[in-house]
Parts: sequence; C-alpha cells; structure tokens
Amino acid sequence: MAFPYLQEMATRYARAAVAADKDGDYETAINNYRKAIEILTKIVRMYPDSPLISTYLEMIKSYEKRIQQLQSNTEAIESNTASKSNEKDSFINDIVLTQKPNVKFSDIADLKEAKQAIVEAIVYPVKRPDLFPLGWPRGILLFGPPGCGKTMLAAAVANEVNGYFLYVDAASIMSKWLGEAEKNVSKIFKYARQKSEEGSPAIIFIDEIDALLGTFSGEVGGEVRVRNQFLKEMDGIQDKDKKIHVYVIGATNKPWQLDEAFVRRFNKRILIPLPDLESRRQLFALYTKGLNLSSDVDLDRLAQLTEGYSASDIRDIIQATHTLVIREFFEQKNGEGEPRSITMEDFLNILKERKPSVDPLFVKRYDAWFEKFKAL
Ligand SMILES: Nc1ncnc2c1ncn2[C@@H]1O[C@H](COP(=O)(O)OP(=O)(O)OP(=O)(O)O)[C@@H](O)[C@H]1O
Repeated sequence: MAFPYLQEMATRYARAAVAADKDGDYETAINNYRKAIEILTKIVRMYPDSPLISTYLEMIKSYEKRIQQLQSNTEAIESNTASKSNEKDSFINDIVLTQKPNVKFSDIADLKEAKQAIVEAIVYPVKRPDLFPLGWPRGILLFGPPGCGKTMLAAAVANEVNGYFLYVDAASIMSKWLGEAEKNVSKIFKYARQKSEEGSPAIIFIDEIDALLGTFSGEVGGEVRVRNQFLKEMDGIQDKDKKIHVYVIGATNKPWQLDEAFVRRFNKRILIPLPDLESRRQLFALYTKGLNLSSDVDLDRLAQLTEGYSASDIRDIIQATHTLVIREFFEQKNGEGEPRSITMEDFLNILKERKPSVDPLFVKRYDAWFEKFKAL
C-alpha cells in the first residue's frame, strides 16, 4: 500500500484513539492506538528515507506509553467494554479508508489508456446509466508491477464519481480474520450496497486480490468458502435494473496466480505498466514541482536514466535526493538560512545507489499475461 494512504489511515486511527480516550472508552482507544502504531511502523519500515521518520517514531513512542497507562487502569477499561453492536461498525471503519479520497486523475502521471478504460467503465455509467442498455462491467482487474498507480487510479475514480472508497487488503482479510473472513466479505458488500442505495457509488478496492482468488495448494483457513462468498457477492452486484453502483476493483502484482475461472469475472482487465520514457519525464516534473532545482537539472536525462524504475521508485529517488540536501543543510548550517538548490549531481549520486524495485523478468510476464487475458 502506498505512503499517503498509510499516512491517512494512521491519522484516522490516531484521531479515533484520541477521541475515544477523551470519552473514557479506553478499550477502543487502546485498539486504535495499536492500529496507528502498526501502520506507522509499516511506514517507517517501507519509507526509511521519509523526512518525517523521526516524527513517526515519536508518535509510536507516545502511543505506546499511553497504551501502558490505559492498560494499568483496568477498572476504567472494564467499565467501557465496547458493546457487541459497535463491533460491526468498527470492522467497517477498519476497511473504509475514507469517504472521498483526495487523489485526482491529474495527480496521476500518464497511464492514459488505463484512465480512459476506467472512466468508461465507471464514470460514464454512474453519470448516465440510461445510456447503457446492455449494462456495464462491475469488476475491474488492475494488474502490473508494484508502485505504478493501481491504488491511485482506484482512489481517483472514487473521487471523480463522488463515491465511497472501501480499501480492503485481501491478505489481511485472510490472515487477520481467519474464520471470520467469509462473514466479513459479505459485510463489505452489504455496506457498499447500502451506500449505493443511499445514492453514493461505492468502489471496493481489493489490494493483493491474488490472496483471495489465487489457486491455493492447500486449504488452510476456509479459503474456498471465502472465495465462493466473494464470487456470490460479485454476482449479486451485476444488477440488471441498473440501480446498483457498486464496483469491485481488484489489484494484483501476480495475476498469473489468479484462478482463471475467477479472472473472467472481471470484465475489464487492465495492465498498469512500468512508466515509459514520457511517463517518467512527467513523473520527474510532477514530483519536483515544489522543489528548488538548480538550472543544471535535466529532467529528460533523468527520465532516460531510469528505464525499468517504477513510478514510486522515481518518487522515492526525488524524495531521497531532496532529503540529502536537507540533511546537509542541517549538518552544515544547523538549519539556519535556506538550503541550497538540488543539483544534477545530487540526483546522479542517489541514482547510483538505487536499483529498480521491479525484476525485469516479471515485466515480460506481465506483458505475456496481458496478451492472454487482455480486456480493455
Ligand atoms: N502514475 C503515477 N503518477 C504519479 N505517482 C505515482 C504513479 N504511480 C505511482 N505513483 C506514486 O507511487 C505511490 C504508490 O503507487 P500505488 O499505491 O498507486 O501503486 P500500486 O500499483 O497500487 O502498488 P502496490 O501494488 O504496491 O499497492 C503513489 O502513492 C504515488 O506516490
């Protein structure tokens, strides 16, 4: 999952924790502090170069301290045990990332074909269902290397149609709620249908969908039941009366692990590839927009040098280069005055130390899979 979403999720839990803490609902507060810690720890692990790392570490420390304080106050906790009826809501709260994400199509570099396919599949039918006498697809599969915009696209389309964005991590559904997974799958769809009935389209985004619809070598935790439940729910939203605006966007980095019978349920199957030269140029322009660049920085050249890098690799390169200059500024000038501008040499130094995160062999596999299952 991507940095901004993780950040948003951590903030959400932290806010819920503080609110519950104030209300004296210590059990909810502890649970939410724990979730915030879990996500912040993930951010620290995944984005060690982020300039905010020390802030996150501080936050983790202070939440841990608060949990300890609250835990020692067992009496208060017992008197505020969450009621059964709240449990359902809190599950949905866990998965509904935000009602309206703030990612826009214009924040996404290039991916013209994918944007167009997704607009045709979701935006047009939401705006003018009467123009689609034959119905329209409710299941869309986005596949391709990690960090190239699958999550962003799904969030942007939810934003575009003013809908609910339900972020679901398939791997955690299978592991975290073992035994509960089947029930939780139907809760997700029920909630989405309810939102649609109230007038807001709902986009269920399932990250790492291969964890849910993959071909398993062994049956460990009721996988077949969960899968069947999921397929039943997907069939349930194929509504002939055109009233239901619930869409399932599945994302995977390993499409070849999907069971072929299930692949066909996703009427649209779209490859989100590694950025080509032009996309990389756009990414460098996009992510250096607010930075102080020296005149020798050649974005075209940087785009040429980064063949094989993912969009998030490129964003990370820019972030690391910026951090380098900021670090130097603090070390040499103690944070006084202004940092110097970022030079081409800074970029080249960082590039030397960063290899693409995607294995080129995988890229060939994506293309081959797309050829076989393409459905734009
Ligand atoms: N096309 C793009 N334009 C601009 N930024 C991008 C693009 N693709 C990825 N990014 C950057 O990389 C981050 C990760 O992207 P995103 O989460 O959408 O990738 P993903 O394909 O869903 O990856 P994963 O499979 O790891 O979940 C984004 O938050 C964004 O900063």
